[in-house]
Amino acid sequence: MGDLLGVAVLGAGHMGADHVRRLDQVVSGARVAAVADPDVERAKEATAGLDGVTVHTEAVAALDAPGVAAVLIASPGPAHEEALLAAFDRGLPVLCEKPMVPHSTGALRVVEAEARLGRRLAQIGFMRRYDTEYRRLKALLDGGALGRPLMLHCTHRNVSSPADFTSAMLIDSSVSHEIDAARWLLGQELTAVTVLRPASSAGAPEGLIDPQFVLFETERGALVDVEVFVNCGFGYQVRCEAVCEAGSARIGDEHTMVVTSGGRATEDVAQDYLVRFADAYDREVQAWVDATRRGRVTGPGAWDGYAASVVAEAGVRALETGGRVAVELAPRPDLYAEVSR
Ligand SMILES: NC(=O)c1ccc[n+]([C@@H]2O[C@H](COP(=O)([O-])OP(=O)(O)OC[C@H]3O[C@@H](n4cnc5c(N)ncnc54)[C@H](O)[C@@H]3O)[C@@H](O)[C@H]2O)c1
Ligand SMILES: O[C@H]1[C@H](O)[C@@H](O)[C@H](O)[C@@H](O)[C@H]1O
Repeated sequence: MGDLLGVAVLGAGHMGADHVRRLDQVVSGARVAAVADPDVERAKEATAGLDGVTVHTEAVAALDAPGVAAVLIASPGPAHEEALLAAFDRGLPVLCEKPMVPHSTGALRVVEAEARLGRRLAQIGFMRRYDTEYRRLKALLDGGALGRPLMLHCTHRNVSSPADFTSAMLIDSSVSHEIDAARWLLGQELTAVTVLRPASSAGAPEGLIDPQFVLFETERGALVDVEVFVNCGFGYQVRCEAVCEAGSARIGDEHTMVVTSGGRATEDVAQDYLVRFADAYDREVQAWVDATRRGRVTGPGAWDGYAASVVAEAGVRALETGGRVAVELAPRPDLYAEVSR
């Protein structure tokens, strides 16, 4: 056990429990050293059968537990800032689920704290950067064969949303993935947001504005549109089509077995992110463990988490006001001069 990276997992809900399983059974070079959740039963359930793990109700106690050398934050977004700052205080490398911090002022405090340390410690859980299809699209766009990208058309559908999901969370939780993916795929910052509201679905909980149509402008004149629909009822569907000057490329069409019988062709549609992005999560956490063991931080970082929070906040204001809202980023600290694109 000694040379394995001991990880404290904060939050043992859907994602946290899945990351505990991944660290224990899928990823090499790491072990779960501690798990914290105020709901202690969840922490116990997630760690059942694991050796050498301590269970805590306080996140900070898990950071100080024996054998902890790194932290995976999978608590709800509003708890992330405190956990990130506590990890920084202890010099612990962190993989933090998205959104890094849902509010831009808190996200900036995280960036500033890391900049004061003078070295990167945080990777943010934008796992689409590790998805095979997204990586192929990125390589194609970077290779230049299709020419300059003009537009991204994105679809983000969930079967249903958690009970506490708000209209703002369609943007700052769900669309945060498209915000990061667009910045990464295009290598450009997003500069303005407009949000349109189609009639809400009868399948959406009372009062939830669902679906929404979000339109981003970029610094070099591209447009990114996102249909986000988190109670569609019929499948977990994430698609992206890049339209460029010399061609287009589309990812995210269903790619499972197609069965043709009785004059009909049918295929299964993933029902949630744990299925659609299973490989991406595995590669993301393995890359984090490998880099951490080499004393490095790779992948999307705190600046990317901050930029996503600022853009999402502008999006929420656009949703509330019905207008076009400009994105204003703080000056980028030198630590992030090399953009992780
Ligand atoms: N990358 C992805 O595709 C993806 C998918 C789902 C969720 N997420 C993110 O993962 C995070 C967790 O989401 P979830 O769906 O697992 O939520 P969840 O509600 O299923 O689980 C959250 C857990 O955190 C616990 N918790 C609450 N406050 C805590 C604290 N201060 N410290 C430690 N634990 C605390 C809760 O008791 C709960 O068990 C969120 O940031 C969410 O946006 C990411
Ligand atoms: O927290 C989840 C997660 O980020 C999923 O990847 C996304 O599809 C959902 O919309 C969101 O609620």
